Amino acid sequence: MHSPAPALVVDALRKDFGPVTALDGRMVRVLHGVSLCADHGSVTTILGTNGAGKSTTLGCAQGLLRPDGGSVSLLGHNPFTASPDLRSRVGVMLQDGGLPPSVRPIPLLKHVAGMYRHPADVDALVARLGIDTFAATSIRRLSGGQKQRVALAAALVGRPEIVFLDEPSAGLDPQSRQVVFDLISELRHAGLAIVLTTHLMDDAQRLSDYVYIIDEGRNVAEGTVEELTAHAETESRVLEISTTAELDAAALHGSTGLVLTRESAGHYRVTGVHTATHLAAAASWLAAADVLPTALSMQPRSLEDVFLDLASAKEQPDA
Ligand SMILES: Nc1ncnc2c1ncn2[C@@H]1O[C@H](COP(=O)(O)OP(=O)(O)OP(=O)(O)O)[C@@H](O)[C@H]1O
Repeated sequence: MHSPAPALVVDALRKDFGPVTALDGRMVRVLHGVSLCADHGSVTTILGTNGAGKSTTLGCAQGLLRPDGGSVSLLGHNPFTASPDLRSRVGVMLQDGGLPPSVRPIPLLKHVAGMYRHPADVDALVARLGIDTFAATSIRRLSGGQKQRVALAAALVGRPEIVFLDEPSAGLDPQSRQVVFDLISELRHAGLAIVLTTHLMDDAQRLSDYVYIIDEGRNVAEGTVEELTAHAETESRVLEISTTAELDAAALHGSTGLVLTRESAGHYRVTGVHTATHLAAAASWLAAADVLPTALSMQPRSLEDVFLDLASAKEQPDA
């Protein structure tokens, strides 16, 4: 049985960089008290825009960066001062792979496996991730998606208790993406703590047990996907209309009160708290305008909607 204590606890983490020449030699604070917790047997996702502080948080969590305040407990230890033994219990998959360019994937993975006391079966991992199909090619010549798969295998070959995955499905074709998702799900069931960073809302929505959204180095929202996508007092839903006709947003608003946004050519959406009455009103308005939509649907909010709401609330703080 794995330990009930969290695999990772980050508490009120602060990190400053600098001195920055462009800021007259001042230090710049990029983490202003980030906190998060990752359990064994769970996928914990850190979501945030570019520059939000995800990599800096992970750098501190992995012991690569020294925090300027707050604390990190990784498998019960301070990763910055822990003995190298801790490293063997932690898997890290970096965004740019960090793999040596001139070697071929299987010798590389066997070499990495040799550094661990109880490594995974390299041949099984290679077959599972389809690495055998490009085994004769050196890392330098692999495609982005192939490098991703080797980087994932390298992160898992030591059979870690916690693994950090930075954008694990970036650059993968749909089939490889599914293989990676299935593997993550199996590892989670086997008790591994999985910490994921991603910009891809679909991935986060599909994989995560718990999500932390950070912005400008601060926690701005957290919860399970269900908690984040549910509305506090009532079900919030997104009404989507697809049609080849040009819709008149002002006319729809005038007769139904619904605020229509044109997402892209032929695709419109109405966000907010909606009921069956709103759906009926939209359908009646379309009928009166003699528009037969190719799609008319109402769905729960997605993580992406939550993310966009947070961004627009930041732009209009008094709204
Ligand atoms: N060594 C450094 N010196 C100065 N500023 C830094 C340094 N490293 C990171 N930063 C700044 O800290 C902020 C957070 O960067 P970080 O890489 O953690 O963001 P991120 O959320 O991982 O972004 P991305 O999604 O683009 O990878 C950014 O504004 C970045 O420019």
